[in-house]
Amino acid sequence: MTDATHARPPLPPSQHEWALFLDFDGTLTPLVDHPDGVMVDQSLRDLLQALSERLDGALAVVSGRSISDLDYHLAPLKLACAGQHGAERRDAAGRYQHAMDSGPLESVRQRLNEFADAHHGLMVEDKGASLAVHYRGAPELADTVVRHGQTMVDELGSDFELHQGKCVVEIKSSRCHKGLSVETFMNTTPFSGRQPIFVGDDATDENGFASAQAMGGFGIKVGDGETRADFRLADTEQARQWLEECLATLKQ
Ligand SMILES: O=P(O)(O)OC[C@H]1O[C@H](O[C@H]2O[C@H](CO)[C@@H](O)[C@H](O)[C@H]2O)[C@H](O)[C@@H](O)[C@@H]1O
Repeated sequence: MTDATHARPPLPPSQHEWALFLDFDGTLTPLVDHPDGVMVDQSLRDLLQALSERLDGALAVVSGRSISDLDYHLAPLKLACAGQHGAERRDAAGRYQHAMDSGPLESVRQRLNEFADAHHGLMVEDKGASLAVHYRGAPELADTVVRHGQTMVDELGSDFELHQGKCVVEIKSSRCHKGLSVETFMNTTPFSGRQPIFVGDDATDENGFASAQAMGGFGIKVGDGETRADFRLADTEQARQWLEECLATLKQ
């Protein structure tokens, strides 16, 4: 990993060249105490819709959240998206694909909830094909949550892995990640033939940056921290400004 340049990312050269892949939490919306507490204002919906239209649909949200949760926050917008780090996907034509069998998680689901109930400040987000334990309400429990999560992942076997995000530990499929989602989108219309640009803030976005780079595009890191991305935007506000500038350029 290198320290991303602090240069501002470029703007799209024309309507037909870029495919935009956008992370949600920490990129499009600032981080807040509870996953349900994120606020998506109408101007963000309008911006995403207009960008998607200008790019002929070559814009996807690539998130750790479930697609139903993304739809809830972005309603009535229904963008192309990959949810649960790529365990599910909806293409630009609206076709839904569920890549993962959530069955094996049954063996740990209840025990993970009991573990969270027993510790003040912990909360389980059950996304179906992945389980997240949030500890933003009890940061001192980070190590305990990681250890507990790892024990469960060891039980589940190599089809699952532990992902450590921002005040969250997730049990997710080891067979999907954001980079693979980008590759899958890039093999489909209207993404194929374009240059992939991935914008994200978290460790899970590094795979997205890597795939974008491998396919001739680049990554944009939002916020601090080591990264393999090529450019950096300081925070969600700067990310929003840059997206607005992209739209203005595409309208010219
Ligand atoms: O890939 P992303 O779109 O960045 O999603 C990553 C996780 O985001 C959510 O959790 C994070 O945001 C919450 C709201 O700001 C915050 O309370 C939490 O501490 C963060 O970890 C989401 O709840 C997870 O499911 C996503 O995997």
